[in-house]
Amino acid sequence: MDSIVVRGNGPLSGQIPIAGAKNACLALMPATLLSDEPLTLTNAPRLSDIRTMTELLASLGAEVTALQDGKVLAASCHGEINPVADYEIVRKMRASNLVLGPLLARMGHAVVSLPGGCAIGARPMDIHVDALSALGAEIELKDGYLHAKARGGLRGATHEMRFASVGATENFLMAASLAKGTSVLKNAAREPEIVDLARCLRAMGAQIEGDGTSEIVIEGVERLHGATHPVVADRIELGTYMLAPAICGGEVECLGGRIDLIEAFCEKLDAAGVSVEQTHTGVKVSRKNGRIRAVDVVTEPFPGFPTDLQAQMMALLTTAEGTSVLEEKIFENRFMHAPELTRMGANIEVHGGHATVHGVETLKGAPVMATDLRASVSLILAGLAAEGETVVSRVYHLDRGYERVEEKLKAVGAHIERVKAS
Ligand SMILES: CC(=O)N[C@H]1[C@@H](OP(=O)(O)OP(=O)(O)OC[C@H]2O[C@@H](n3ccc(=O)[nH]c3=O)[C@H](O)[C@@H]2O)O[C@H](CO)[C@@H](O)[C@@H]1O
Ligand SMILES: C=C(OP(=O)(O)O)C(=O)O
Repeated sequence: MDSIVVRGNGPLSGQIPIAGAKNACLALMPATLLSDEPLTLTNAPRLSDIRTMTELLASLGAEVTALQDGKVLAASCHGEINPVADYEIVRKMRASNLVLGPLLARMGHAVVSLPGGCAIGARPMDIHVDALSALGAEIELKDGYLHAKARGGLRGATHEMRFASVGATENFLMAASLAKGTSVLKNAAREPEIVDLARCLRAMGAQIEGDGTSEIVIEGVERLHGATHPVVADRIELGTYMLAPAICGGEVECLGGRIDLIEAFCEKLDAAGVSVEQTHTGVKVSRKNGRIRAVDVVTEPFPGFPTDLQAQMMALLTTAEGTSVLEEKIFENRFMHAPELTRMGANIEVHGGHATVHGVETLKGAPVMATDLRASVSLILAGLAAEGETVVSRVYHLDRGYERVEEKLKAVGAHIERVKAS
């Protein structure tokens, strides 16, 4: 297994290009199941999760071809469809559950393995099941698989979710786009990835209004056609790289970044003493004078502070002046980076969903282990702040969500190398 070696760094300077969003692209790719015409996604990120979704779609009968070095995905699904999403592929990635809505809408039936839990928490599907059942699907759990049927096809309906689940909103949007009649989803998720999916579905001929608000109205259509859609910028990759100059000092512009995608995060950076500016080409970040100040953070659905940036923010706060409290409200086990940061000299106490971080003057490099995707990158960021060398092992998690992380950070002056497994 590869590892990443990071050395404590002085100020960074330069530009980092931000890729298309993993979490948007993983919802856009299954939309190809809704049409027999081609769907082309531009600005796709080059990640192992995208290859896993390609493999899953291929197992269902769709074809996804990576063009232009993987930045363009040409997807089509015009032949016979296999409605069974197998455990062996689904278990690799939570987003595999996003084929349920499209398969049901196109085929009238689907058999999709439950994703199972993962390191950061359980991955239940009850909100997805309730939302699709409201559209007339009959769904039962047998042998670890959801067996879904829509006798006579899906019918539009009004449904209110008990929690604004991102994945369930995506499954509902795709299914309701081909249902008969009007659907209204209340307490819908408002994340930018939902807006991006709705834009793509509209380009395919769907009639959707209200995306980006908590009430989405979908007028079902008979069929969807092909389209070309650019994947929205990755707000989590953006936030991650914004933290590099915040930690090391200097000034970095994240090209293609948009503050409106992560306002709650930018407000916390400002309070911590980091300056953030929207330019014509991206987001420019520099560290104001003096030490980073402690801030409290609560993760929440959009437009709140994203759970996917909590680990990276904790890395920044380990060396802040004062005590910060981070509350994780989305996933029950998302503080696995805390003990690893402690190995580097951080002072962190975890009690249930709260982590209290007492800022220390400096961190010290250490061998650490990446336990999940965002935890991995938080350890790299901490390594940039530490004295000496940090070796982050198990970086396969990192490759699920960050393309060419070492190249991007090196280009702004970071001391970082990948050591290939022999
Ligand atoms: C609200 C939120 O921040 N969602 C994040 C979640 O999306 P993802 O779609 O994976 O998760 P959801 O938004 O559905 O779930 C968030 C919460 O709802 C619970 N739940 C979910 C579905 C369900 O049927 N029943 C149920 O109880 C989950 O256990 C979790 O506690 O992970 C993605 C990858 O990290 C992030 O990009 C999303 O921003
Ligand atoms: C947790 C993440 O993804 P997944 O749900 O696929 O593990 C993430 O993107 O931070």
